[in-house]
Amino acid sequence: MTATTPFLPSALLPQLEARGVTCIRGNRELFTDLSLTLSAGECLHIRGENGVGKTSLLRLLTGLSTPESGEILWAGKPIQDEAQSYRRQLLFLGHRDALKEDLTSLENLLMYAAIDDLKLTEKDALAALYQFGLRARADLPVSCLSAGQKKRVLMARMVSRKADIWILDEPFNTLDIAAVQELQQLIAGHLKNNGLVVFTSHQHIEIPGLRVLDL
Ligand SMILES: Nc1ncnc2c1ncn2[C@@H]1O[C@H](COP(=O)(O)OP(=O)(O)OP(=O)(O)O)[C@@H](O)[C@H]1O
Repeated sequence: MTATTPFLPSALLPQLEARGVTCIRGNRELFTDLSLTLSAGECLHIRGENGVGKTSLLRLLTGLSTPESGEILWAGKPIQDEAQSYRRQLLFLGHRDALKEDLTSLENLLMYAAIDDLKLTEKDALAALYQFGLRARADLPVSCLSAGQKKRVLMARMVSRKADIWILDEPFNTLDIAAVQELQQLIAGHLKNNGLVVFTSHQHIEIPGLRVLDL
């Protein structure tokens, strides 16, 4: 399977590449000889039925798991060769909310900034939370937030993390109509700044220039 870009990517922009990748989970071969190239400024929507291997592909792209054969490259180099620098440029949001339930949304943002070795002031963290409608919720433990509000905390993390590569597993799940639009705009803005986004979703998503890979 190959996802091809309709435009010639600028040679100056770094690319994320899967080359001839085979993925086996348990005793099942999920996909074989999968190749794709995505340049900075591009967005890929990975689609397919439950269990086809979308999350498994995202994990390969993040370096959390390694392919049975083939390789994943960023800016022309295998990601495991420059693992630390690759991780610094990467934001991966899994489909289970990666939030500490007993901390507030503000504390979660500050905790992740510390883990990511990122300078994030409380003022900037609050501004990110306010941007996604959490003004009255910033001081509540995350366990008191609704599913969609938790996703909004993750959106606040997306803007405060300042990573180039966003890999997002089902980021639109549980969002209301307005928040789906906000997230689409957030991704479109990231692409304009030469960010790169790969996400999975079972929903119809509208982002200018969006590419699709059907597994
Ligand atoms: N660690 C593992 N050991 C064995 N099988 C696994 C493992 N992880 C995933 N699988 C299997 O691999 C297949 C693909 O899983 P994956 O989570 O990638 O699917 P998906 O396309 O993201 O599905 P969904 O749309 O339901 O989220 C599934 O059949 C799953 O049970």
